[in-house]
Amino acid sequence: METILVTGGAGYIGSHTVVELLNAGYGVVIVDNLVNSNIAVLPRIETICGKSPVFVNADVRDPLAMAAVFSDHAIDAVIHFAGLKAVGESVEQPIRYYENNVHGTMVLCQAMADAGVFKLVFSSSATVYGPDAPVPYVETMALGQPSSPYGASKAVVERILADLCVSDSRWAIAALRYFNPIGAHESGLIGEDPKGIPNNLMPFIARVAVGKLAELAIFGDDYETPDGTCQRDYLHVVDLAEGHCQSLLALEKPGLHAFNLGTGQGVSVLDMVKAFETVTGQAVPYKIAPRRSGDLPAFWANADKAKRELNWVAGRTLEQMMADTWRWQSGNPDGFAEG
Ligand SMILES: NC(=O)c1ccc[n+]([C@@H]2O[C@H](COP(=O)([O-])OP(=O)(O)OC[C@H]3O[C@@H](n4cnc5c(N)ncnc54)[C@H](O)[C@@H]3O)[C@@H](O)[C@H]2O)c1
Ligand SMILES: O=c1ccn([C@@H]2O[C@H](COP(=O)(O)OP(=O)(O)O[C@H]3O[C@H](CO)[C@@H](O)[C@H](O)[C@H]3O)[C@@H](O)[C@H]2O)c(=O)[nH]1
Repeated sequence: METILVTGGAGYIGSHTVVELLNAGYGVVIVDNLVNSNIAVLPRIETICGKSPVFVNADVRDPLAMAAVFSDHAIDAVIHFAGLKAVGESVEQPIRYYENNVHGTMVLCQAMADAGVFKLVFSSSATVYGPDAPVPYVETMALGQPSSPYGASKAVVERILADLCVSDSRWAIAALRYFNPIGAHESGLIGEDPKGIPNNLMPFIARVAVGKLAELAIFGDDYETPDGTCQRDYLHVVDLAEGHCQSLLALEKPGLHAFNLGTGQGVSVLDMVKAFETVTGQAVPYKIAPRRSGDLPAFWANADKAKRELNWVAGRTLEQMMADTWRWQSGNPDGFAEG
């Protein structure tokens, strides 16, 4: 049985990926410092899978802790989710973001090399294409100039990973460029549980519907899009989790390999609200508000490479994304706080 180290495995995408890995027969070791997650996710994972990951409460920036993880466990490959992800916060706290996301990845990669582990899957983002890239985004495009420190941290890490692969041909790395993951596991036991007021659209809609927030503010309805609101490529988080399992299989090939993980479809903010209301029967009151600084009008993936080389497509529908979001949010109005 292969064992995968999952950094950030207590978080939103990480926990769903841990479920898919356990179900596929992998052993899993999670390293997470719980800065943006809750330990209560662990028994939920066990309920879903009938088995548990090993959990290590540690920071990926701690070289001694990381060395101990690699000496205590026979790790075959690493999936690296651990990082900070709030775009607006990164503008206010750039050093914290670079320190966590860039330095954290460097400490992890050094610990991997010291332990002789050279297979890595990295959580990158569509934001690395920058504001000027034409849509749909294709992996053959050069990296752009992301407008936030968060986005820049992802682009810098991709560059570092490319340099690592040049330096030593044992490295085999997948940089997975996620578009907009939403939804939750169909059990309703795990899902996205942002602290405070959500920055992202889907958890904000869910909290309005459950009565925790009064109304959604739609940031701008005067973009050059069919209905004036921004379009994004929303994909189901379980499809994304499956994409990580598929990408592990591609790590036989040395070098850095970038993959877009998205559906290939742009959906507007207004269409998201309508789809949620239709699927769940819940009203989502909203108002039109000014544009949010830094938002791009529309982007979506060309996901052909992932289909071709990973045998992966984001197959779950928008209706499933909405139904699963609502099952999670309505069953857990306070998220993991209820334990
Ligand atoms: N959610 C998205 O829309 C999205 C899109 C593109 C890329 N990503 C990237 O995917 C990854 C996972 O995102 P998510 O949505 O699951 O976020 P999340 O915040 O739910 O998960 C990240 C996890 O990493 C942990 N963590 C953070 N810094 C750490 C550190 N220094 N040491 C150990 N653990 C640490 C957090 O406690 C959390 O459990 C992140 O790297 C994020 O930037 C997310
Ligand atoms: O309260 C809200 C929140 C969002 N939006 C709009 O909804 C769309 C989607 O916004 P959001 O869910 O915040 O996603 P993005 O801004 O597209 O960014 C996400 O997706 C990127 C990759 O696609 C990642 O890099 C980021 O980390 C992640 O936050 C945008 O048009 C927003 O203006 C609103 O109108 N009201």
